[in-house]
Amino acid sequence: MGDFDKIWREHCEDEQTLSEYALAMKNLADNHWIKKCEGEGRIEWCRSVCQEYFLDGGMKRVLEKDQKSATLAMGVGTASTSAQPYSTIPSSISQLGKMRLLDVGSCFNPFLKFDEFLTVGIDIVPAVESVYKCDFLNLQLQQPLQLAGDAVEAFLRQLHNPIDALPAQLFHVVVFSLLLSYFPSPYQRWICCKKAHELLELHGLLLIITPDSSHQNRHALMMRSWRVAVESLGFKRYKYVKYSHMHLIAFRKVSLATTSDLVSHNYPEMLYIPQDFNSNEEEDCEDITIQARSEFEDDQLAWGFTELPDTPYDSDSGESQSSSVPGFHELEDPILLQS
Ligand SMILES: C[S@@+](CC[C@H](N)C(=O)[O-])C[C@H]1O[C@@H](n2cnc3c(N)ncnc32)[C@H](O)[C@@H]1O
Repeated sequence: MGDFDKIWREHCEDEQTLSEYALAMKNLADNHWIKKCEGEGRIEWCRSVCQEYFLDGGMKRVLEKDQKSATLAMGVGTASTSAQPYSTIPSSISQLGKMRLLDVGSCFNPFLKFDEFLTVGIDIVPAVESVYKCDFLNLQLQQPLQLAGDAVEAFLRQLHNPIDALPAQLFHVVVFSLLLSYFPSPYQRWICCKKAHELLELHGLLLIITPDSSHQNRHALMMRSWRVAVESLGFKRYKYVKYSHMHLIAFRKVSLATTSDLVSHNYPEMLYIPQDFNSNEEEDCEDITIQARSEFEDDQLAWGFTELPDTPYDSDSGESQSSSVPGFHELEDPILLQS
């Protein structure tokens, strides 16, 4: 509620609290999560999705599939599908150079250690020196650099702190790891996704990781809603997986322009999170009349307990694995399957 710009400005000016937060976040990742393996798999997941998509032919396969669907939709016979509009797409990293990765809300720069990425980490309050200070919500976008790959790399290696502006279409990958739920308003999440779209090259990847410790299906509608909103910007979902404590989604940029008439469709509102609807919890509790749980609700509750942080953790790399709940797979999820 209220004047978001003002509230956000005040938030960003509260350096003391933000520095404490940054340090706590780094400690959580360095000392707690690493020992208990919680939260750690998200960085490895991003890495493996990029590897598969850019290096192991994933992008090429999916573009060929798009082309086949488009041809079928136009009612043209298979004989005419020999045209190769995507033949200029690099099929491996050797043609690509390094994958240029923008990690928004990077905090402690978790991607810096991987050689295959040219990482630019940005944060309103960096926890380490290698992360640039930048408020992504207020980042200005400039005209794309019309340069060859190695010149773009050189440009990225000499960025100055703080970053206030960046050219469009600069990155192969944009990562929002535990970022979007930081914002109190769906509209701010929307601005971030729109900016990511502009900063990505065509066919680039937006990787979104958002916390949720509940059973996979509990927020399936919310994830469906996120998918519709993000796709409306000119993305297409590429991968989705649920871990014990988070959703991990990869979107690829499929068009240079975003669809028009976005706001009248209420797309920004679709990027909601459960906390958006929290009023005063104590007041809410007073009005709740106790009702008996159904058997299904009992089951869901029981699953919830198996997902509490002390439960032994499954290794989380690879798209077909999900959280500790056995047998879950995207194909079994009727809501996430709809397109
Ligand atoms: C929950 S932490 C996630 C850190 C890290 N990405 C991870 O996965 O562990 C969220 C981070 O986003 C940063 N952040 C929030 N709003 C931001 C903005 N507008 N621009 C850049 N960073 C932001 C916060 O300062 C914080 O470091």
